[in-house]
Amino acid sequence: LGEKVACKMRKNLFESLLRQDVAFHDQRKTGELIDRLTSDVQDFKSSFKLCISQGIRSTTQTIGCICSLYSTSAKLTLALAATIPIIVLIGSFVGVALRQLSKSAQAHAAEATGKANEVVANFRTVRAFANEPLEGQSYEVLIQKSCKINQPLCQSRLLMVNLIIAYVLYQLKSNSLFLNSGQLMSFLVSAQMIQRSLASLSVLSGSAVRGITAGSRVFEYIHLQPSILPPLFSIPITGGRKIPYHCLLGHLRFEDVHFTYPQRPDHEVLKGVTLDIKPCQTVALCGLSGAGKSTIASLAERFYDPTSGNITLDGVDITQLDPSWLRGRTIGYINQEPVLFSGSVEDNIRYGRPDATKDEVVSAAKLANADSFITNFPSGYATVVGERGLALSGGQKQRIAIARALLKNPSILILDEATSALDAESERLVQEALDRVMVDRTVLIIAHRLSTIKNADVIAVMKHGKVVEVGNHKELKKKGGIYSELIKLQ
Ligand SMILES: Nc1ncnc2c1ncn2[C@@H]1O[C@H](COP(=O)(O)OP(=O)(O)OP(=O)(O)O)[C@@H](O)[C@H]1O
Repeated sequence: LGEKVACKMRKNLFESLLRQDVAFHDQRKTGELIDRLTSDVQDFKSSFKLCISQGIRSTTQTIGCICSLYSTSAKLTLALAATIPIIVLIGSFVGVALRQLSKSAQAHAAEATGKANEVVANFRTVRAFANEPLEGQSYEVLIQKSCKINQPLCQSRLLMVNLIIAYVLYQLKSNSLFLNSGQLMSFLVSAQMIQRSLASLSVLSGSAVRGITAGSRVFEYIHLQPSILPPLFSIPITGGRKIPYHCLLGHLRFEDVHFTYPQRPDHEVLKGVTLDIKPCQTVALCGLSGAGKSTIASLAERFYDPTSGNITLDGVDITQLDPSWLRGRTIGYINQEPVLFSGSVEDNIRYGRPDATKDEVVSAAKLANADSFITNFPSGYATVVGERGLALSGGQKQRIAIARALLKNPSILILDEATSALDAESERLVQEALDRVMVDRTVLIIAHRLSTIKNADVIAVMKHGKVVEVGNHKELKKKGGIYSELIKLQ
């Protein structure tokens, strides 16, 4: 039962995490979420199993021995029983305090796991800055905090056990005069049995406290509905209209869009952006760092909803559209640091459309300039990509990501600085692939390097959350505004 419960909890929690909004994941550390999925479920399971198995044994033993005590000496047993409510009362007060302590210890342990996760995941950066001692120290500070809280927790559990032993011994000692030696022996054995059972129950209560707190941390997220956030930020994963493929033009329009990230409510990132991206047009966004370019891409993908204003696709507000259709079928998103999953190259490309055939995977790879290097690997498409794609070069990863995005044949392509992290040769190969796939699609390019967007149909220049200049390369250059200044700078 314990295993089944844990399995179900893990499944439900994982599904709930996948259901949450992007804003929810922005606000929490990966390690903390993984901690709930692993050690909290494990704690809950262990204590659940222990409470059931040992709990049943100790309870039946206690009940049996109480009957035995009663048959030996009813008087003495009643005297013993009279003091029990006091113990229960004290126990429940102590229990509340223990639960609070345990909760705070677990929160600190989760924080430490979050830290460890961050450091291990970004090990190269830590090594590159020679910050191993620093990270070691800050991890130690966090685990010390949890250790300091856990110590009194264990001590108080021990104290409870000792109190119970003392109580039983005291009762026996003060009442022994009423019994003959045989009865006393029998009473002692039964009482000792009760004492042991009660002691194990009190140890069990510590474990139950841990289990309940761990369980409450898990259930907190299982029952968390995206709708508990302000309605503005809760975005369902599925459900809504779909535009039939043959009617879809790919006309994306932003109308007076204002946006503030939920976790930074005092900082308005977009301040009335209006942008028209006509079907099959290539529109480039450029501007200073932090102007809000990537935020526009996130809004088009509907990772967040605008605070005010509308985003429409072929005239339909995207809040009316099925988000999974929008992300899964209509928009292909390629960013600067594509994430690949562990598995084969083929699995990674097929991630774009799990029902694609091998031929479709290969043609997407060909279109993305990836087929030649993949077939050069000894295992070809079955080559296993290391965790986070570390076994591949930046340019190779990028081309696999392009193939993955192309597999769904998206009508709209968003390229968020797709070539900016590459060297000249890789950039040429990736750019060649992109030029090929941009044909007959609506494309939104976000670029730092202006040389990559010279040929765009429309260039929109952003500054402090607003579109301040719109035109093509020639027009903007002639205008002598921010764009021409940026060109001079580069
Ligand atoms: N997830 C987030 N939560 C809170 N604030 C964010 C988040 N992402 C971006 N921001 C803030 O929003 C603003 C715009 O960021 P954005 O990434 O859209 O700019 P950008 O123009 O794409 O910059 P860059 O060219 O450097 O990538 C910045 O001030 C940034 O700090």
